[in-house]
Amino acid sequence: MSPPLLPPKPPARPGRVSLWRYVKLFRRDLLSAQPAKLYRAWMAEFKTPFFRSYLVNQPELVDLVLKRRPRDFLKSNRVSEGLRPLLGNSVFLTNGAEWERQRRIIDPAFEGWRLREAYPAISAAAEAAVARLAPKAGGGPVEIEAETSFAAADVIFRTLFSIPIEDRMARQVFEEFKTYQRSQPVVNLAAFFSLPSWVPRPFSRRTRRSAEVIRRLITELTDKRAEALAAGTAPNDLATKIMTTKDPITGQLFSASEMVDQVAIFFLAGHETSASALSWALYLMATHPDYQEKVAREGAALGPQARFEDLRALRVTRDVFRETLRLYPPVPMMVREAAQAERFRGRDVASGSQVVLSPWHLHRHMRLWDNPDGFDPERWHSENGKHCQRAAYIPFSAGPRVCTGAGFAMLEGVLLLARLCAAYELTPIAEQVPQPVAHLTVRAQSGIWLNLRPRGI
Ligand code: HEM
Repeated sequence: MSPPLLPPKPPARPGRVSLWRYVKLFRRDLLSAQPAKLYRAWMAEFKTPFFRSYLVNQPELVDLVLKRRPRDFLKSNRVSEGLRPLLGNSVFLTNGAEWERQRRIIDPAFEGWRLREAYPAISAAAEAAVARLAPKAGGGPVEIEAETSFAAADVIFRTLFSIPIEDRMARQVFEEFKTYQRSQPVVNLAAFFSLPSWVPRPFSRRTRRSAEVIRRLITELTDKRAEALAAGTAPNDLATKIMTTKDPITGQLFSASEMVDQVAIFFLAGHETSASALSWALYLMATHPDYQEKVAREGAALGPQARFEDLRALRVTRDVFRETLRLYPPVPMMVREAAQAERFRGRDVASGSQVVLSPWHLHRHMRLWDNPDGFDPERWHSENGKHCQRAAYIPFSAGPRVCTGAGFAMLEGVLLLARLCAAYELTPIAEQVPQPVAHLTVRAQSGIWLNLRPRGI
């Protein structure tokens, strides 16, 4: 059996459904709960007896919410409820002046020249990922999401704290995060469309306990780093940079507990998303051997000891990774709350309404993209592709609240993809077509299974 012609897409829900059915579908999977019309609508209204939400798919409206008037569309607090025990007051959850202050301290750590400094650690993690797969290659199907999660966690620990994932503390944090996610879908899906408070929300003592363990471990790491900074022995990594950067306006550093909040979000936002993107990219390579060959060649030419400047040569790999983020945006939807009454496309949007931005639907919009569901890395060089990249491509969000790690993630994803393809030939398993589902990020319902064979180029 050959792989499907189009990359897998979740089935849309059949027509109109009752609220109860919607809630049930929604809790199972955010994507398949939505109707097919969202792939061609400019805007959709979700009406129930309790609330109204609006999904906006028109580029001008997305631009308005994210870029032109972001202060009138703050991050919806209801969505983040489930994250608070873990993330406290991290930059992912705050709004207004508090958020602005945090970004003033965090953003400098992710500037371009900082990425160059982080590159050796990312490259070491890429080579470690290649080596880790060696005993599994040729030995039957490998579940690739588990591998990419481990690799992305390794990248984060090496760049933040200069420790590999094999380190006892790093490993513990990684394992406990998995427990946290099993005990609590990290994004509170029930709140996504502002469901009423009586809709049951999965939130348990186990979740709280798990969050406490993670925060205790992170506190140990940041305390140790504070001591090293005081002793003048701290390595020059992201944690050091963030702990020593003063807010240019107030001159203040992050407090110790704020630093724990920020480390928790870097770990969560940085490793879940990158792992999701890389696993889908590897699946797409397995199902598109022509592109896999090109990416493998670029990765082999780069070699294990490449310099930061050499990454420029990964042209096809970058197009492939960008196309993966279009088809499988790791963060499928984002929610904002209208601070005042609005009028969108001739419809009244009441103050307090939830405004949903959906990279998932926008990136596959039938009225915007040529061949919206097809895998076509060449599209980025076409007129339509260039236009859509500007108008309808937001895997990292956009505007002032854009992902702080966007440049970092592109560097990491492209490098790991190229080096893994250079080392292993990937083939799909016919009976195991992965079904995308969205929880915190877009993952495959039963994992992504691939065969790997050492390539020997
Ligand atoms: C392929 C990988 C990644 C994707 C697709 C991605 C996507 C996103 C998106 C869409 C948001 C906005 C969420 C919202 O507004 O609701 C976001 C925010 C964020 N991301 Fe990423 N991200 C990735 C990797 C990373 C990495 C590697 C880091 C850090 C090391 C990171 C750190 C953050 C932080 C701190 C925020 C919050 C920014 C704010 O609210 O001001 N992300 N990311």
